[in-house]
Amino acid sequence: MAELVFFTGTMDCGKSTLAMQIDHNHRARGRAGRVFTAHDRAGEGRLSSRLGLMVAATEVTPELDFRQLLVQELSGGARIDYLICDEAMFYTGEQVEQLARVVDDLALDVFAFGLTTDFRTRLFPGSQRLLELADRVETLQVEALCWCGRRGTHNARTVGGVMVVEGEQVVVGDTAPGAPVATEVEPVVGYEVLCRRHHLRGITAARGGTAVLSPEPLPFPAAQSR
Ligand SMILES: Nc1ncnc2c1ncn2[C@@H]1O[C@H](COP(=O)(O)OP(=O)(O)O)[C@@H](O)[C@H]1O
Ligand SMILES: Cc1cn([C@H]2C[C@H](O)[C@@H](COP(=O)(O)O)O2)c(=O)[nH]c1=O
Repeated sequence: MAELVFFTGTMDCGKSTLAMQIDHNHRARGRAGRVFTAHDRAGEGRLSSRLGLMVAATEVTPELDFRQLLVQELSGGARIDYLICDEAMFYTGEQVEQLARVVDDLALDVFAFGLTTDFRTRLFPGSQRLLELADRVETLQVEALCWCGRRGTHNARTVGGVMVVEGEQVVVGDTAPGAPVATEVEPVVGYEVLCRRHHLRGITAARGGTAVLSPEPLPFPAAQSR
């Protein structure tokens, strides 16, 4: 039975890597797939991971109709067994509904990958519809960590190194420190994965300090510690 599966987590938890692994494993068993993505950091029509893997992909624009495209391809004689849909949080709610129809009406498996929430801790429209419609939701097992050592659960956006909670929902960027170069006109937009406690307080690594990763020293009296 075909399925709509949503693999989700924070930034930098391995979603794109898993997307390419699933594609590889299905292809290795002779299944035919199509790969889609939207706004990948590597540029249009590419699905890339921080581990260095990259594959060609169809860029999803708001105008793309998944069901229509797949019906066209299948009736033209193409064989398609599954779809890999990366950065699915950027798809419209309607496109996610089309994906559900692709599963139910055309019996293709759809493996979707994306963030759950944006830099304001709000659901992206695509993620919201996937959580509502998916047959299965899988949370990635590799955890990105907050600077304090807790599990990273929320994505923070920084502009010029300072955490912000206002701005456009979609701004392509990376968690790698200082990846893009700032200009005087446009300060660097970056991302950092934080635990809820530090996200809600707006405390990034730059403000909190990475030294806190080591446990607090026990309050031994001076005589005992010698
Ligand atoms: N140099 C490295 N060595 C080992 N693992 C790495 C390295 N760089 C990145 N990774 C792994 O890749 C993950 C990010 O993968 P990626 O598919 O780009 O994530 P996502 O799509 O969720 O943002 C990191 O969580 C880490 O586990
Ligand atoms: C939180 C958040 C992220 N984005 C962008 C930043 C990246 O380009 C992608 C996420 O990619 P990843 O492979 O999961 O690391 O999404 C955004 O536009 N808005 C946000 O709020």
